[in-house]
Amino acid sequence: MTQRLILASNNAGKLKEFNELLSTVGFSVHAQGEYNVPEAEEPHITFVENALEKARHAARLTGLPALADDSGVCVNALGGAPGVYSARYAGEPKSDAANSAKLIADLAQHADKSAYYYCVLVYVRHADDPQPVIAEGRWNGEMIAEPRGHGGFGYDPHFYIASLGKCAAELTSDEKNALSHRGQALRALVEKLR
Ligand SMILES: O=c1nc[nH]c2c1ncn2[C@H]1C[C@H](O)[C@@H](COP(=O)(O)OP(=O)(O)OP(=O)(O)O)O1
Ligand SMILES: [Mg+2]
Repeated sequence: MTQRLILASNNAGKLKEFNELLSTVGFSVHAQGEYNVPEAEEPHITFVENALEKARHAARLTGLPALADDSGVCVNALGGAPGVYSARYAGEPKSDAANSAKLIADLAQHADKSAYYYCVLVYVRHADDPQPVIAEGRWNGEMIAEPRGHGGFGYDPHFYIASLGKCAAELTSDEKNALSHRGQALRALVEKLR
């Protein structure tokens, strides 16, 4: 039986990746926007708390199981910034281009460009689920000033993986999903749901 699942996100890039990643595991996935669920508040200082907030919000408004993703890029020379604030690093309205430009400017004076993407996924069976299923993933790279590639979303044109000689935005979807913080987290989550 396929289980209907709400993706508690409004981010088109994430939704595309989840559809690719979940297509094989027996879930029929629906973005919260299909149910007119508005964006949830993300008031917390940790990824996991924000993801739980988003998952419960979507489950409450739809009456269905929900999966939320809270993720971001953490730059070592900046003490882990922008981190949970990655989506609104350059303020409102949220803009990938403005966020990337601010991050590259903030890093200009730092020699250490190392960074990692981090993703927490939270799955709740219903809004008040006392046992949320939680998984995480991490993907190491470095920030480069000159954008490369047109795939992915967010900071991907500036997120360089030295071992591949490419930015995340230069990878195919399959290549990115095989390596990414989100792909790792989702595979771990699916194992826990088995
Ligand atoms: O694979 C990725 N490739 C590039 N950038 C990425 C990735 N994964 C997260 N990111 C960045 C985008 C955004 O600046 C922030 C997520 O913020 P986050 O609040 O989790 O998502 P969001 O507000 O865009 O959508 P929503 O909360 O509705 O899921 O990290
Ligand atoms: Mg968000």
